[in-house]
Amino acid sequence: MKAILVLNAGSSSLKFALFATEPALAEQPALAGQIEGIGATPELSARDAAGKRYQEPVTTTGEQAEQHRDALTHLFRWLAAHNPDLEIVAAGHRVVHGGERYSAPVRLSEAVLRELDEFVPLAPLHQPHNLRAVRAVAALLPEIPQVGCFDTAFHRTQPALAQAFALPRAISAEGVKRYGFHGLSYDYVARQLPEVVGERASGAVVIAHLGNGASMCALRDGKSVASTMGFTAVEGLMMGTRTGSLDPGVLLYLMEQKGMDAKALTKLLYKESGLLGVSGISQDMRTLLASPAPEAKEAVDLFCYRIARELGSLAAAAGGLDALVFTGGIGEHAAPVRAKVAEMAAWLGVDIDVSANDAQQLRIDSADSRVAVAVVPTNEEGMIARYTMELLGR
Ligand SMILES: Nc1ncnc2c1ncn2[C@@H]1O[C@H](COP(=O)(O)OP(=O)(O)O)[C@@H](O)[C@H]1O
Ligand SMILES: CC(=O)OP(=O)(O)O
Ligand SMILES: [Mg+2]
Repeated sequence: MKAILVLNAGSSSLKFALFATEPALAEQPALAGQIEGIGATPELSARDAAGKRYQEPVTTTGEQAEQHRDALTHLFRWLAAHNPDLEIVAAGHRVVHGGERYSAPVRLSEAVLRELDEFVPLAPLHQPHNLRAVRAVAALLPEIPQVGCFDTAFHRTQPALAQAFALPRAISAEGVKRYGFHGLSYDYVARQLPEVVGERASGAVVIAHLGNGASMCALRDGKSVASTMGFTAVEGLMMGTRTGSLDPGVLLYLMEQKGMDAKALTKLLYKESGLLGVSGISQDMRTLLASPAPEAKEAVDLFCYRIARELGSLAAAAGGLDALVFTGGIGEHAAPVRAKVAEMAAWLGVDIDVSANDAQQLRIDSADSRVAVAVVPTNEEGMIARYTMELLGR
């Protein structure tokens, strides 16, 4: 089997998917899974196209970088063992930050990687791990081409106003502006929309990508016009462990009155806040929805409230609201979250069909709703495979 290997590397996890390229690029992966717990007790879990599940421990040694290399070596061996005729023709990577320069997927060379290293401080939770995986693959399989697909690229169509901060010009000119993320997901979902909401797909659309990281995007004619995430992936919505937007005065207060430095603030903003921080229980929406604790309810309520507030703002940017689309782990599966957001968006003409929502149907708007409301499963890996195939001209 000839296939494209798609990788999405995080700090302690490596998500992977294998897409057959012949006779044509497959929409769904032949195999997909992840190695989790890198740095602790790594374990590989995967699922093939027939739904068969696999699980096994992974042995790693040495420092974090070597552990990622070991995890990849294990993955390659495991993939080959499960697909004796496997030929990996290319690797496509999720690279979260492409800065101002990269508005499309790019063939990755050491020179390009060095440029992408510059964006590490802008996406500390993602970028260093993304790039480390590229270098590890280059060392293990030097003969295959590698392609970087950027979360920021889809948003480069935004008008200048949507990308601007009210900062002095000299700082803005250095590239301190709003980039937006989750673009692979938005691009995939936007391409599905004509089938799901018809002509409305080219009108004013807001997509809510609600996963561990969460953001929303306003689209017009299928192109991004505004997003809740900005310079980094911490702006906007409340997330699993990230604050989302915060009065910058809070940071000044914590620095001046509590003596917190940049490192402590980074930890607070990215790892200790959001659903986890507010509930004090978990970052996992499933756990919170099942919990009787009032703190869990408060966290979920705040999560939904923030989405509803941002929806109003994005409708303003899009010039209305023809369709509202939910995606990501929470957007696709958490019916109570969708119901709460819809309730707060009634003023915009949103009305959902309760049973369609509970049944996770593709369209969940009621017959009376002025706005089409949809649940569209995202496929960031499939999008990366498609970009990789296109760029390599296969
Ligand atoms: N059935 C479900 N009901 C509610 N929430 C769910 C369900 N399945 C997954 N989730 C939530 O989705 C979130 C993870 O989203 P996902 O998009 O998979 O994350 P990531 O950003 O890591 O890819 C978690 O908060 C998880 O609890
Ligand atoms: C950009 C971002 O927040 O990504 P994730 O959802 O993978 O954390
Ligand atoms: Mg995600």
